[in-house]
Amino acid sequence: MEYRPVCLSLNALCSSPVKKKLVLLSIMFFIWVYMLYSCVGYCSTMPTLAVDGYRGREAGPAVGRRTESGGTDLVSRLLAKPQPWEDVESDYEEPSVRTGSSRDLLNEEPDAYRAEEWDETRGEQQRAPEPSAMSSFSNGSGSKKLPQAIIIGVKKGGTRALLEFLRVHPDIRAVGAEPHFFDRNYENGLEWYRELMPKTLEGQITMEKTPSYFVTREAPARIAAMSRDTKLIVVVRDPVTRAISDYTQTLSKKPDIPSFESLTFKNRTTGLIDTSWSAVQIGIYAKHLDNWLQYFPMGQILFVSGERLISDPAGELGPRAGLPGLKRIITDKHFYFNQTKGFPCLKKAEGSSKPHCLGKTKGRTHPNIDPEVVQRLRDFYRPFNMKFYQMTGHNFGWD
Ligand SMILES: Nc1ncnc2c1ncn2[C@@H]1O[C@H](COP(=O)(O)OS(=O)(=O)O)[C@@H](OP(=O)(O)O)[C@H]1O
Repeated sequence: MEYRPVCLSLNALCSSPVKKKLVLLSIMFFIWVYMLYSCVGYCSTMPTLAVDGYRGREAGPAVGRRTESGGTDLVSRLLAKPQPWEDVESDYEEPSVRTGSSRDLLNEEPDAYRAEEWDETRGEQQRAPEPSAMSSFSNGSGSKKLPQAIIIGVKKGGTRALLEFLRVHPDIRAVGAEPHFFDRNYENGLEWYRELMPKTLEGQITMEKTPSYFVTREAPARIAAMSRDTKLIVVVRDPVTRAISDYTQTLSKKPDIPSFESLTFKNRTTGLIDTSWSAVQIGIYAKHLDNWLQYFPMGQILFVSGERLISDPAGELGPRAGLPGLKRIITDKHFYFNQTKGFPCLKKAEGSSKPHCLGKTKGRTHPNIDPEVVQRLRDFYRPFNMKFYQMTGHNFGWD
């Protein structure tokens, strides 16, 4: 009975053709409004390519951007670039320096991640690593594993060159940027760390490099807690040249810093070396190594000579680079000496058919240092070097 008046009024309305059309139009309008209304609620809960695509463009090259539900959204995955060749130059304040009584005048720049281009044309600014959508999405089969081998140091030793050379090996997969997990990002947890890694197949080795681990007091215990079987690799270089290289890096960013000579000494007249200056402290290898030996046997630490990595890269990576289960694949035929760069370069880098040298922040020209100061540093390091040779059973020939 209740709908009768409606029918009646409809009947009345339908009596003229114009009115008929009006009624039809209003009905269609109401249906359209109703459909629109229902769709708003539904559409807001549904992932749309159009909305995300726009956001993706707006946000720029988001790599592995996370959705609210914790997953990585499709557009971020599609936009994400493969891990590039760039390096994050180790321009950090060493944790041991921060927590100890050390002085680090030069590295006060907080978390100054710097892009380091292997191929200079591909250099890109980059901040702390984020789990890459690409590494989990388009890298094909396999699974992400925690690293079985880590290049733990030393800063300015040649760690980037070593990692890029090792990456040529088909059974080595490595994360490009420095994760800084065991020093700065430990609270993120092992799953965060694993997410950073590339996918590997059975028999392949996952690697990363973060040179600050070598001088981070907590790093050995933390890595041992992850796995006592982790293979540790240390690229060592004459500590005097290393200190000058470290200083050169900082000088390139802060041209106003005091001279190397004045920073080296606590008191130039007495000749007392300032061991609290990180550039000096990092080179006391024997002291840092002691810390690692509390958690790892010597046999698990592999030492690579930074000097030989330049003069004979294939030789240094060859018989001595005893990564378990790896066939000897990287040989002289992978390298050529680039006269302009003054360093060995790869004939073909990983994932490329073109020759590649490390970027311009590797192999900088060092400033001339007063030879007397250099000699004082040599004298200072000699006993520590001797101890280091003894501990490692290898004379690196720095004296
Ligand atoms: N093939 C090749 N090409 C360029 N550079 C090479 C190479 N092999 C070793 N090296 C030396 O690597 C030094 C930089 O060391 P790192 O990569 O460990 O630096 S960092 O700690 O990651 O910033 C860098 O130090 P500087 O010469 O003082 O710039 C180089 O001497």
